[in-house]
Amino acid sequence: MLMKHEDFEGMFRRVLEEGLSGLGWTLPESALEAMARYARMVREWNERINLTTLVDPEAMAARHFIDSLTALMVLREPGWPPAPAQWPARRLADIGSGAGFPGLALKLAWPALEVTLIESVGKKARFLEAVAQELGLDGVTVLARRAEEVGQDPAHRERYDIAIARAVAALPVLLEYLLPLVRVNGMAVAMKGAEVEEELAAARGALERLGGRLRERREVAWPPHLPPRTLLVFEKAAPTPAGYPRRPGIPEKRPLR
Ligand SMILES: C[S@@+](CC[C@H](N)C(=O)[O-])C[C@H]1O[C@@H](n2cnc3c(N)ncnc32)[C@H](O)[C@@H]1O
Repeated sequence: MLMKHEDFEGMFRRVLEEGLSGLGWTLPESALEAMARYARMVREWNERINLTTLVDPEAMAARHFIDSLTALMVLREPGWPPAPAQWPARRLADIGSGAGFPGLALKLAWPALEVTLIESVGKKARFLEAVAQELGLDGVTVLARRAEEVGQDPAHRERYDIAIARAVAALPVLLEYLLPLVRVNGMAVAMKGAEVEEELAAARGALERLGGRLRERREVAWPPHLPPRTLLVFEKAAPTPAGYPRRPGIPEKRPLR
């Protein structure tokens, strides 16, 4: 049984606002309202299609929205004001977007962001389109395709300032999805757990082959009741060779070493 709208919205808003103040981000009321409507849609659609295991309002606010918004810490460029609503346009690709995290949450906080959500499961992609339509969002493109195909499509290859992903694949595989989409000097962000040493060591060969370089690892310990996470930020130092990404399924089957 779903709880009443008022209860859901009240709890969701409380955790969302606490989480944002801890991060130091101020969002306009319209963005908070849009996030609550979006969270409600996740909960409703989740009755029919499998979007997420987290549907209670506190978990949704903390683990989906606040966690997604922690990426703003590494996306903010020098000289930009503290309010993401005032940041200039950038092009961002979110790979394996699922129910839209982090891509759609970032879009709601940073309206000038142009977002491409890449999600190979058709039903999830239809959900993402429905959210963009319901909230009247401009600058959101949904691709129901595999990252490996999109990375070889000239309309998308090396066209993004930022490529980002959360909970999609091990780092060597993920870098083969992310880096081909990023322009030279752009950045790839992998949202990972606390233990990244082994993954980073395993990804050394992939980074070299794909033209990437580790720029920053930012530990995230907010909200305090969640396990710590790490934002791994890579810069694209050189163009990615034409053969990458390899055919769908190959990066996962034979990760670069
Ligand atoms: C565990 S979910 C994570 C969803 C979301 N990023 C989040 O953190 O809540 C992984 C998603 O990535 C998608 N996915 C996995 N590999 C993909 C690929 N190669 N291309 C596009 N989507 C992919 C899956 O369909 C799934 O929806």
